[in-house]
Amino acid sequence: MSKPSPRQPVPGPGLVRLAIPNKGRIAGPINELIEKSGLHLAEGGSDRRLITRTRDPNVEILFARPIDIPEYVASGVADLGITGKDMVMERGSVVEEVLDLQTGKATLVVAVPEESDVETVADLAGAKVATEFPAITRAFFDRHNVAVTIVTVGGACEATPHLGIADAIVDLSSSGTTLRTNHLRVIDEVLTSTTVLVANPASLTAKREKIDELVLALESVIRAKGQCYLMMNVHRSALADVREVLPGLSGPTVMEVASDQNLVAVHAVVKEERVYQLINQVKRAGAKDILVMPIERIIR
Ligand SMILES: Nc1ncnc2c1ncn2[C@@H]1O[C@H](COP(=O)(O)OP(=O)(O)OP(=O)(O)O)[C@@H](O)[C@H]1O
Ligand SMILES: O=P(O)(O)OC[C@H]1O[C@H](OP(=O)(O)OP(=O)(O)O)[C@H](O)[C@@H]1O
Ligand SMILES: [Mg+2]
Repeated sequence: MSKPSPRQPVPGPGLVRLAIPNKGRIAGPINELIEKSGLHLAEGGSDRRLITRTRDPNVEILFARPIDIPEYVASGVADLGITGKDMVMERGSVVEEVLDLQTGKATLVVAVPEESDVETVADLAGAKVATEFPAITRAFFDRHNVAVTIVTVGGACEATPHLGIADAIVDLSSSGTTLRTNHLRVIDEVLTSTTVLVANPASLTAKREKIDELVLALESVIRAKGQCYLMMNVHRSALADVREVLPGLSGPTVMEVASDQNLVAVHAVVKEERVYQLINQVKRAGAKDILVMPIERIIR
């Protein structure tokens, strides 16, 4: 195993260092996004790697825990970082949010045991509140002028009320499964979080061109998510009926079919969730030779 070469703490002017989660819930989807954007990580392997090159010699990837990424970006150790908005807020890091990656959606909630007589945040005055997010929790209760004792935990927060460690929790919820399984109910919402791309403010100026290239690549993958490409041949007489059925980004594209003057080719970008219904509708309207293709990226 080659020793990692000694690196300057801050990436030089010609290099953009992007910090992404090495593990945890969003690590998988972010790795997939990076691959689909065409960046492609140079070295495969386990989540023990720390820094790796990409297909672009001017972009390298730094692997880190989601909670550490905001400060890596704020300090300039990384020019860019992908983590949850909740992590950025918990650290209070001075970074610029460049892109919402529309994944990793979760709500930070205040929850109490189902049998608790607590109904509102004000009812928690003098209570103990367990959380992985002490800074956000403190600010929330201060905004409500409610004095609580915050108990900071590293995870698995839902067990604390049943262990007598806390009266309430402030924790992330997305499907709500963990709360229900642990017989907890939500009494208020603190914030909603999604996974975001954040930038070091100085890097955003000094490396604008390279960062814009990266944002364009990531954005094109996000825009293509849930979309697919429909192609079909239609008799001219049926074209009006088929066009009525097809939405498309800016209306379907209609082209001549060289081998048959009576036919036209109709192409459209459609939502994957509509394909089943659309195919039956265009078929009834007279389309044939219908093809459905995945879309990797859409660049406007
Ligand atoms: N249940 C969830 N649903 C959606 N997104 C979530 C959920 N839990 C965490 N996240 C998001 O994933 C990001 C990283 O959280 P995650 O819990 O994966 O990291 P971690 O807590 O450091 O790792 P681990 O959970 O293994 O301790 C957070 O910024 C958060 O916004
Ligand atoms: O609403 P749900 O879909 O059930 O998800 C909520 C759970 O997800 C997070 O846990 P995570 O998996 O990150 O483990 P952790 O608590 O150890 O961070 C969060 O802390 C909740 O426990
Ligand atoms: Mg977690």
